Amino acid sequence: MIGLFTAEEVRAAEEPLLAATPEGALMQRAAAGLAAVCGRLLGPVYGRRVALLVGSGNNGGDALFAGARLAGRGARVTAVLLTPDRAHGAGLTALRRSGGRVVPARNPGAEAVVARADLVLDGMLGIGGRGGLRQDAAVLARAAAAGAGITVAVDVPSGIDASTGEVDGVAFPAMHTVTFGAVKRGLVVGEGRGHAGQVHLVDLGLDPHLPTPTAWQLTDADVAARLEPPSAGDDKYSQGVVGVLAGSAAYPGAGVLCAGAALRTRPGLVRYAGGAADGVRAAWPEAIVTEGGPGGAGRVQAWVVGPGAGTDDAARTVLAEVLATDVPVLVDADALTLLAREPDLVRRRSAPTVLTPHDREFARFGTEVGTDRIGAARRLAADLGAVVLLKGDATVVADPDGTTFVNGTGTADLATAGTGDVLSGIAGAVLATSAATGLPAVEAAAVAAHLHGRTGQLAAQRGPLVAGDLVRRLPEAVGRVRGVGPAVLGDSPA
Ligand SMILES: NC(=O)C1=CN([C@@H]2O[C@H](COP(=O)(O)OP(=O)(O)OC[C@H]3O[C@@H](n4cnc5c(N)ncnc54)[C@H](O)[C@@H]3O)[C@@H](O)[C@H]2O)[C@@H](O)CC1
Ligand SMILES: Nc1ncnc2c1ncn2[C@@H]1O[C@H](COP(=O)(O)OP(=O)(O)O)[C@@H](O)[C@H]1O
Ligand SMILES: [K+]
Repeated sequence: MIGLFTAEEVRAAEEPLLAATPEGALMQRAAAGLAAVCGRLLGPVYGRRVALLVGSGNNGGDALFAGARLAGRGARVTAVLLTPDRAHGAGLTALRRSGGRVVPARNPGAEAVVARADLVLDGMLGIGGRGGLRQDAAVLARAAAAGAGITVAVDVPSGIDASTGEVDGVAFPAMHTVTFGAVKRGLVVGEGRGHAGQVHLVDLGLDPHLPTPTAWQLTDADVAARLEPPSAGDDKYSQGVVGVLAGSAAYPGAGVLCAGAALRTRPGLVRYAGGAADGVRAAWPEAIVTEGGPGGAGRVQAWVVGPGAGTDDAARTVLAEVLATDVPVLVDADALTLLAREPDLVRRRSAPTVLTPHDREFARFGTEVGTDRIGAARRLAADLGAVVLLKGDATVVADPDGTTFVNGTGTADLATAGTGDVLSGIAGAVLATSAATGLPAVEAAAVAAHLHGRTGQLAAQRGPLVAGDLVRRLPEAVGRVRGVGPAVLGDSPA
């Protein structure tokens, strides 16, 4: 698991490390790692044009020292200084000694330096940045975006909040971010995620000083370890039976997608009860289908309730009935709308509950998501005593105890109707196994989000996707995450 940290946590960890290392040594480590990544991105370094955007703090110092290293390898490096009288002195000296040039940002030619560069290194603001970019910095960020060069952020893209990912106005659009010591949360969540590009972590020796993370990102290997394949002793019941309460005469597709996703994730046994019984029977002969409510469906180890299920009295009765049981329940879509009217239904539960709202469904519980998505998910989770999986570009999964996962997989191609129903089916299947495996509900939900995102990436390789494509590609995604078949997702599927 990759730990995710706030700027404050990183600052506090840096203090003892700075005290224990010779002056300037950490910045040299950072700059060496930064220059190495830039060198790899450039290919041949000799003769290439590099523009450094340099602010007044240590972030600018990192850029200047890295620029000096690239100039030493023959790159044509120009530093654009936002505040020439406050730029890092030793860094400036090093750059000049290596043959680098310096221009103030207010010089008329500064924007052209950025526009012509093969690589633009953003050292304007690091974790010391506060609020949005000022005008002069915003102009340079826009010039970098408009230019053809590779954009690389030093530690964090300038203009993003390193802890929340909030962007107030303009921020540097990085294709790559070389971050130091620890992954800052703002690189993987909120608008920051979209500005950070690919994140490269440079080890500064900070780990012993960092606190135990409260926010994490799962890797494929972490997910594989939580998705054990069946073994010789298993039967169709032993890893958990999923009950799907989704779909209606008006929206049969939600039931078909949800039940299909549950089956395709872990095909032990799926029970279906609801208004789309005929459709589910036709699509999934493997499912055990009943027309009535959950009471007549038989025993399950987790329920999924809500997708396409409607918000009438009958749907409310079904929701109340499953929430009154002592098995894990995943509440999605229409059932979230109902639950927002009666949140006490979930507060009283003894077994885990997972809620999977998108932003509009989240707002029905009383407050908007806002710009701090981790904070928002944690607040609702603590309030309701339920795991909250807040969907989006970077899905956030928060436990009532504050443990949080930020999903690292997925693609904007998932922004299509029905993909949420698929996520619910996947999560229901993983949740049902948790009784046997002891997997905490928050991890089950995070595993589901990861797998859903990977499946989306896989399906999107062939062009625009619809939700049914996800169901079809799920077994392959599970196989790949477990390391069966090509290990690299970028490979074209066999
Ligand atoms: N502390 C350490 O141990 C290390 C820090 N490193 C670098 O140091 C960075 C943090 O450095 P600093 O604390 O000097 O802070 P920054 O370089 O992030 O920026 C702080 C400076 O920017 C100004 N500023 C803040 N918000 C602004 C805004 N919106 N517009 C314009 N100016 C603004 C502040 O007045 C201050 O002068 C890290 O992100 C990393 O890049 C690395 O060198 C590795 C070692
Ligand atoms: N821009 C995006 N980038 C990545 N994932 C997205 C994006 N938009 C939506 N998603 C994902 O697609 C799914 C959509 O779910 P939802 O809004 O409930 O759709 P539906 O109700 O139609 O099934 C969620 O898993 C969400 O995280
Ligand atoms: K930066």
